[in-house]
Amino acid sequence: MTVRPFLVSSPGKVILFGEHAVVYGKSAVAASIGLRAYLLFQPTQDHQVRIRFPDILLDQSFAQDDIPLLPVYEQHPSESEHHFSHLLAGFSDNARVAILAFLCLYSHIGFEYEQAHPNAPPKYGFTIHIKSFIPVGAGLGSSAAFSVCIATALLRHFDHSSLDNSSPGLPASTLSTINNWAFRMEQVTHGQPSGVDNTIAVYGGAKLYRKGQEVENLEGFSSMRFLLTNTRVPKNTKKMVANVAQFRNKYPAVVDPLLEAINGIAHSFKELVSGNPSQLNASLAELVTMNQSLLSVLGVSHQTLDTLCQVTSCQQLPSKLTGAGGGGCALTWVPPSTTPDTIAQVKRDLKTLGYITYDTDIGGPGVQACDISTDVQHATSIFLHSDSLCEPDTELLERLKWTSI
Ligand SMILES: Nc1ncnc2c1ncn2[C@@H]1O[C@H](COP(=O)(O)OP(=O)(O)OP(=O)(O)O)[C@@H](O)[C@H]1O
Ligand SMILES: C[C@@](O)(CCO)CC(=O)[O-]
Ligand SMILES: [Mg+2]
Repeated sequence: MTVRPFLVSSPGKVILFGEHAVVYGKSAVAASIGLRAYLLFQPTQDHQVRIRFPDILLDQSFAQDDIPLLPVYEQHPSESEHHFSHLLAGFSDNARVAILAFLCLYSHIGFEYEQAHPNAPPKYGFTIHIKSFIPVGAGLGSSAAFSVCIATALLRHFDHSSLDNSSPGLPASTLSTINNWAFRMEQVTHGQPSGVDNTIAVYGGAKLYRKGQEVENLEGFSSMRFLLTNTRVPKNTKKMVANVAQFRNKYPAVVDPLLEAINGIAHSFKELVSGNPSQLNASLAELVTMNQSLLSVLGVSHQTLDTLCQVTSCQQLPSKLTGAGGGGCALTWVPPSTTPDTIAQVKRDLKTLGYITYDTDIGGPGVQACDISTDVQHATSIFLHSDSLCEPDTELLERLKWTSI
């Protein structure tokens, strides 16, 4: 079977309510954003596996024979790092985490492929390029979109023909398989992920998510407007999640009621968003402010996030951190009555602090994947190496026949 190059795309996410509490089985409200990660898969005739991740300055090749094919997920990925230590030496933390997450998935899916096809000829080599418009490590689900793109590509590479399609949509059974594998990759990056980030990166839309429960679609978001702001303070989700776990172990009688209160905020929102819009607008500022205060007590805010909340509240716009906190991004709700001058003033105030604001829609599509005809391969390669951290050039995406992204 001649494998053609293909492109995968997956969205970032915002958590409106429930981050950290969702790790402990509470509900979270999360939605996809218009900032997306893109993966170009190019088959090669050699037996090299090349990963090109320009966003973290990584361009690395491995001989296929150097990557052990093992059921690594029979243990927690953090216990399987030793299988790949010969391939991980000398990389920065960002790169090492990304490479380990990739290698664990390649190893396990490759192992399953070999078990199912004992007499198959060796797989061809490939190059994977990933270019993301989701700021890395900023709380917008960059790791989840990265994981979903790679899981989709490796499933396609190891002969899951259900991904052979000419339209960006993917069958429901495939989405579920992608989500399961992406969650495994998130275990490497987050340590103890809840699964909300990869679920949004796969399915898109706006969801009420609770570990182990049916995901509930939430409507009523199209009229809501948010401002996303990046404090540009680097943070590490795995560390933030571990800090909360330590705090909870130390003060269970304090932290558990806080997590339950955050759960109550998520459910209060869910009731309001499916009801009367004026009631929602009257309560949203209170819900956002309460959730931020509870996250602050959990120790996952940051001075820059607190400053951001003060700046926007001066204009009656409530904000809260989104994602793991400790830096990264915040979400500001913009009530319908807000004037363009007020929004412009808030953006100027935030820019003065050195923060970056993004105007992006929420609730868009999840992962998309389809073959591309080779005549746009060059254009794709240019696109993947573009430097701007902004929405991709729509004309170029048009040429990639990806206007639906
Ligand atoms: N475009 C990318 N290229 C390569 N690796 C990436 C990319 N985006 C994310 N990653 C991987 O994900 C890691 C960042 O994940 P992390 O969970 O800490 O941040 P986040 O997902 O942006 O925030 P949050 O989980 O709070 O939403 C990076 O260190 C890197 O390993
Ligand atoms: C902090 C957290 O709740 C959200 C990170 O985006 C971690 C997780 O749910 O995996
Ligand atoms: Mg992440």
